[in-house]
Amino acid sequence: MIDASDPRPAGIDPALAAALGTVVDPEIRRPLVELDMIPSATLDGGVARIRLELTVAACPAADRIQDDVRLAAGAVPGVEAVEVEVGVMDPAARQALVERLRGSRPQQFGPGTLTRIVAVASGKGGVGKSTVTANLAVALAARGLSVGVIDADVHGYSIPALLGTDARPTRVGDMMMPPEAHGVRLVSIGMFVEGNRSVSWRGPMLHRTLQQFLADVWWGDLDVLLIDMPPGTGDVAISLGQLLPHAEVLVVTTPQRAAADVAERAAEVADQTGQTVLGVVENMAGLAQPDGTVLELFGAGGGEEAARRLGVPLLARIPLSVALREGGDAGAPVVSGEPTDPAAVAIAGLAASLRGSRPIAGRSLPISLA
Ligand SMILES: Nc1ncnc2c1ncn2[C@@H]1O[C@H](COP(=O)(O)OP(=O)(O)OP(=O)(O)O)[C@@H](O)[C@H]1O
Repeated sequence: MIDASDPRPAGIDPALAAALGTVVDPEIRRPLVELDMIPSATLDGGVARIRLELTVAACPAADRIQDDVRLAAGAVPGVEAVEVEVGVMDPAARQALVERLRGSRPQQFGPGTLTRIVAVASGKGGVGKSTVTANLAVALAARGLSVGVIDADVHGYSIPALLGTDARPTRVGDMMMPPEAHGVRLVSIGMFVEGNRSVSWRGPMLHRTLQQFLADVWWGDLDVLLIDMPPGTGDVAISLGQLLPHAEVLVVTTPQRAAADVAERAAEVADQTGQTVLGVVENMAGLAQPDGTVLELFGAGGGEEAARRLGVPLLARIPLSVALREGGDAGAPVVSGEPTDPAAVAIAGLAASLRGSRPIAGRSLPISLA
């Protein structure tokens, strides 16, 4: 139990306490001492002896945590050597930690949440919804925001590949720590199926999975949570509307005039569940040619038309871009790999407009792990 008036656990030598207090678990994003991961640290004739208890044996961040502990303790004046004894929490300690984490945020994304929740939707597949979601997430993270992505696109889960990762969440008790790529924390339905199988789950199973992603994944303090929706108006859209009626919806469409009809349908579900449509993003807009002309492969005006019908702003027009497509294929989002590409510029502009249109948390929630 941590005494609020003295944040230093009893087993830690006062000379080491301040330095060790700065070492943060990269997945849980809290200081190790607060998480009871350093039950003891003594200083004996210039030798710092530290007991480090990982949450799970297969902790992917184990080496990094150990290095950070060594570095922090080694920088303390008078410390000549650092010995770290690494162990693993026993099940009771792990469960206590999980309960404290849960207790600190009973409803991560409840109505009073400071996290902006944006579901990225489209009326039909292949309009670039996932590409936009992944790049938007990276662009928001580059602006210093804490960003999470849920890939809820059951049939076309592609966010991990777009962000160049095949890492899976780490389980700590019955909580999951999401992996991070390009500064973005993510979970995907694809992380829970073997190989590259398709998912043929029925509504209730999808609903439970979404519920788990929202409740059992330790997201930390997020400024923005983006949700890559499956195309269309199916079970996931309805579930999400029920689970997160306060979420906002961003509709992605192509420039074809006929696409506006389809985009309108995607927005209808949001309307039925009380969600707000934030705006429209037109993707695959005109491609600038070397001679200065613009090739409008998919026509023009679809985004404006959809925005007009929905009574919301057209937030971005993202041009067709070879770099955007190549970045997606390589798992290297164009917004960080080639930030001057016109598509990257348009997505960065979208990130800036999202940030400005409503105050975003941008601060930690006051939590006590005591
Ligand atoms: N602006 C763009 N310029 C060039 N290619 C693009 C652009 N936007 C997306 N693409 C490409 O179009 C293809 C489809 O994109 P993506 O998978 O993001 O679509 P989606 O709407 O999420 O599809 P689904 O919902 O069916 O999974 C990808 O190959 C992607 O690289």
